Amino acid sequence: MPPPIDIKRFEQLKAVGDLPSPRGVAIAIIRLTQSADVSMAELARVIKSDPAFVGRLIKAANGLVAENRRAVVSVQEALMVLGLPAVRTLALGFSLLSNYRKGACEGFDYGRFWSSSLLMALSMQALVQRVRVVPADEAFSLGLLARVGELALATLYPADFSRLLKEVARSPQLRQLDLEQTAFAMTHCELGAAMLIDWGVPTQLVNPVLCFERPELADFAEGSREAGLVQCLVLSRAIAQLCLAPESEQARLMPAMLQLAGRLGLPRGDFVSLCERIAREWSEWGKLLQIGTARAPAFGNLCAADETESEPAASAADPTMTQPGSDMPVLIVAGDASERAHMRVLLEESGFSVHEQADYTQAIESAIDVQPCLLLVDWSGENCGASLVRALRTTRFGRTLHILALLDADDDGLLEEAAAAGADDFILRPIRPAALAVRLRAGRRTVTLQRELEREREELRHFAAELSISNRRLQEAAMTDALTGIPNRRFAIDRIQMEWAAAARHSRPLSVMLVDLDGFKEINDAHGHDVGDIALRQISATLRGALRAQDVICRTGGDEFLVICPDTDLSAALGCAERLRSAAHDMPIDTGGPRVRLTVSVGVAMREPSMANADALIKLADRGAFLAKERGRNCVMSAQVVHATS
Ligand SMILES: Nc1nc2c(ncn2[C@@H]2O[C@H](COP(=O)(O)OP(=O)(O)OP(=O)(O)O)[C@@H](O)[C@H]2O)c(=O)[nH]1
Repeated sequence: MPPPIDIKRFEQLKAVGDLPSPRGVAIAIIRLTQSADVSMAELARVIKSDPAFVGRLIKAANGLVAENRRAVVSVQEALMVLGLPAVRTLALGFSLLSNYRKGACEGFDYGRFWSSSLLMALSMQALVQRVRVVPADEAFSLGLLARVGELALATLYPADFSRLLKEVARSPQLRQLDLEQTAFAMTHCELGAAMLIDWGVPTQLVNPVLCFERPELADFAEGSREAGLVQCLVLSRAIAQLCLAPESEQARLMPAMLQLAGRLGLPRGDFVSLCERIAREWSEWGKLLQIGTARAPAFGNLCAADETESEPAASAADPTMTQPGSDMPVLIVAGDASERAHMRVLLEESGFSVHEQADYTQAIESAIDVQPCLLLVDWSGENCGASLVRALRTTRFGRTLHILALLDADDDGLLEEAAAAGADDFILRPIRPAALAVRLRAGRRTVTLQRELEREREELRHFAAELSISNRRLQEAAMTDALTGIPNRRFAIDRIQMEWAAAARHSRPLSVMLVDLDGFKEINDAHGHDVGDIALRQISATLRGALRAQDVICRTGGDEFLVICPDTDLSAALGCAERLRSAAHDMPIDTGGPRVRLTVSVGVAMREPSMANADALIKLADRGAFLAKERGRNCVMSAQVVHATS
């Protein structure tokens, strides 16, 4: 494996201060997630100070809802679902994205870079949920930052890197990584890996990132997690390239991509729906992050075109048998080497990719690494087939594994033991090729149907998550006034009930204000409804801006607003009301045409223990507003003060 860049050189680059680095709230979030005794409440408070990050964090957490089966709607829930390491790398990734959307490197397409990184993030998240080489929550950020070294080269050496990229574009036979090595004595892969290590990403995750653009240099053990991660990164990059390629190029890129997917054990049908989901999420995320996206490729058609070229004679009689066996790894667990070799030949003839394990105690580990669909286990008297199968059945993937026990013909006791331990079927010694073929066919059909079922389930979970997000949006919309964007009457009714109950329970003061615009009809009549609408929008923004954080303003009528002030007695509420009145009075309204001025009359009321309910409190505030109008408008009145002083 190539070494990461010289640590001294990296420290120098860092010291100059030109390396891309997180800024603002992201730094506080990263620091907090690194501290051992951070409380979730404290972290949530810091996160909430960056509303853009809140939305992204919740969406990232919802990317995992297929596994967690419920939509995430709050920061706290998102923190629980994602965990601190993932929150840290997300803060990092999104901060870089916000701060490095453009830059001085003219030949580097910043928009395309982030669009492609987003595709890699979503592809990694989706692939890892299937292949399980790392937790899915880490995968998104890893994909997002996998090529951050390129951004760093563009930031550090804008002119030289720009020239280099143009050279690669002119002569595609030149390898970008070779040119980088010559020009900067390091590649973007090495620089990116050094940055990830510096940011605290574990080396088991960084090493695959270092190698995935040159997988021939990776020396990870076959079947290891790192090797799997490299494959996922290579496939994610291929998906990103295909999505961003011109339509005329896409068919050319598809076969290699399908081959990569096949190597990861993804059946074509599954892979196509996975790509479609990635493209859907790409477009949603693109809108959220203001990153350009393209129209999704027609994955189904591209895949079908590849099939007609490469597999003209697929079996029409049994659709579950059209999948090549290489999509289905088989693990043979048997002590006898010659028996394993015999089974390997038979299985490979049927197109399966075969893995072997002689040692029963290591078989669980092999099974977790290989994630086979079929397990062939020798069940002779002295081995531990029963404990192996029982242990596998307790794992997530082991529940759907098709297990065949290899038995001696005359031992009914062992046959019963195999069935009781969880074997699905058996094959008797000596193995007859035709009998094994029949068993394999049945096993393959079961596995295919199970996968289809799982895919449908996943789609259902996805739709359920989408539905719950749209429901939440609908709920929010139903509670918001469309013209001014502030809460509406329905919200006001719910909220005042809530505050009324809390005030009664804890014997705390509660006040409300009724704010009514003065002479608003005249503005409509003189300048038209459009100007009236503009005035309404500006005045509600001004009123909202003049309130304290704990107060809530709602538009309850055409030119009428209700302000709910928890924990506020009458004199404090009168003070707030005066602030509102004066803010409205001092604000010239810019309608883009005629300049208009607006004043407000405000009625204030405080809850009294003798009042029957919240309606009585609002009525009293309304009475105050009426008195203010009577008094000549542009003033604050309370029926309770008049009452007390009269
Ligand atoms: N442009 C616009 N006008 C609205 C909207 N909703 C209500 N109105 C108008 O608001 C005006 C309210 O008029 P009035 O209730 O007489 O109140 P006013 O003119 O402010 O008079 P006073 O309250 O007595 O000072 C009416 O002309 C309504 O048509 C709206 O959404 N947009």
